[in-house]
Amino acid sequence: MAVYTQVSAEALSDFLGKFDVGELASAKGIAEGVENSNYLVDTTKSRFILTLYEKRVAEGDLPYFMALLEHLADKGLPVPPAVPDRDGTLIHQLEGRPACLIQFLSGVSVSHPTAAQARAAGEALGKLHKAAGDFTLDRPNSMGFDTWQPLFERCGHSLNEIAPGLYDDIGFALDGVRSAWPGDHMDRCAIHADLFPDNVLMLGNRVTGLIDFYFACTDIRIYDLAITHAAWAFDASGRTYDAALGDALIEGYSQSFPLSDLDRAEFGTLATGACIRFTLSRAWDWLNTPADALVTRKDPLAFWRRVKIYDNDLGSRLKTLA
Ligand SMILES: Nc1ncnc2c1ncn2[C@@H]1O[C@H](COP(=O)(O)OP(=O)(O)O)[C@@H](O)[C@H]1O
Ligand SMILES: N[C@@H](CCOP(=O)(O)O)C(=O)O
Repeated sequence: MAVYTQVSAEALSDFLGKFDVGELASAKGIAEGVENSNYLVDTTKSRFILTLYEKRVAEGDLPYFMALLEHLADKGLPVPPAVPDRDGTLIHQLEGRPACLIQFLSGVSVSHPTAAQARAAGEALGKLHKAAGDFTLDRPNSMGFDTWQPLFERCGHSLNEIAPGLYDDIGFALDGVRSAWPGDHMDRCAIHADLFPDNVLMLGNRVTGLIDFYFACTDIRIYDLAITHAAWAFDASGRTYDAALGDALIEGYSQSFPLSDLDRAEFGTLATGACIRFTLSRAWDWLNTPADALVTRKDPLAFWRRVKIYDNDLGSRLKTLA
């Protein structure tokens, strides 16, 4: 469930009055998502998503996200820009929270993607990176490589409550990834950084929406492909890798943005890093969210298990993956 902040009909009507979007017809809270409060809003003219930004999205980052969405939408990418009010303002306050009225995109996110859908997602990601090439704003990755060690230390030995030995194993894997992590020689640009299947809207095999840009940042371009690969090409438990899906995703990406030898050589390290990043963020949430909270905690081990596929040598040295 993701409606943390309730919006009254009166407050919503007043809010919509600032825009040239017609009158409020209906509004429903959207259950999917974990970060923000989202409503599906119908007016007498059109359909929108109303997002109220909760604690995890820093208000100061919103201008970056909105500028990136506008930049990509202007280049024809299927992303949802914020709708300006009559004064041109994109970022508002509603019920005490920063809020944006966002263009609604049709499509559904697929729970069990096919290879054709993975190919389309890869192709869309490549186009996103091409279009981001001349985007000039910067945002450091708030979940980037240099944040993993501090997050690991904040989780501390409680990691062993998730799986006995996990603290030592993640520490070991982090040391390995740190010494292998590619430096400044790799291409960097604005990346999505969270392009999981639930953030891609599709109709059949066609991508109709790339959404949820609230981790977008400047980072290594192929790291974004590695995140997307790790998110799309495994079963939910992270135990089974589907090579057809993984290959299709990379083929689709290469059609939009060919991979260099360097990209291919560094892919394994970047993907192992992606697994550690999501293991750690999920572990932190797991350890700090009550089991009976309304938000469903995501399994950290599902990402940890993926490490074996990207670095078999490392995987074979980890007790928790034996
Ligand atoms: N622009 C959009 N068009 C259509 N549906 C959207 C749009 N933005 C969000 N949604 C719907 O809202 C859900 C939650 O949005 P998301 O941005 O993923 O939330 P969160 O940031 O809280 O994870 C999505 O799964 C999707 O169903
Ligand atoms: N994709 C991340 C969690 C971020 O959630 P989202 O709903 O904002 O995509 C994960 O699966 O750990």
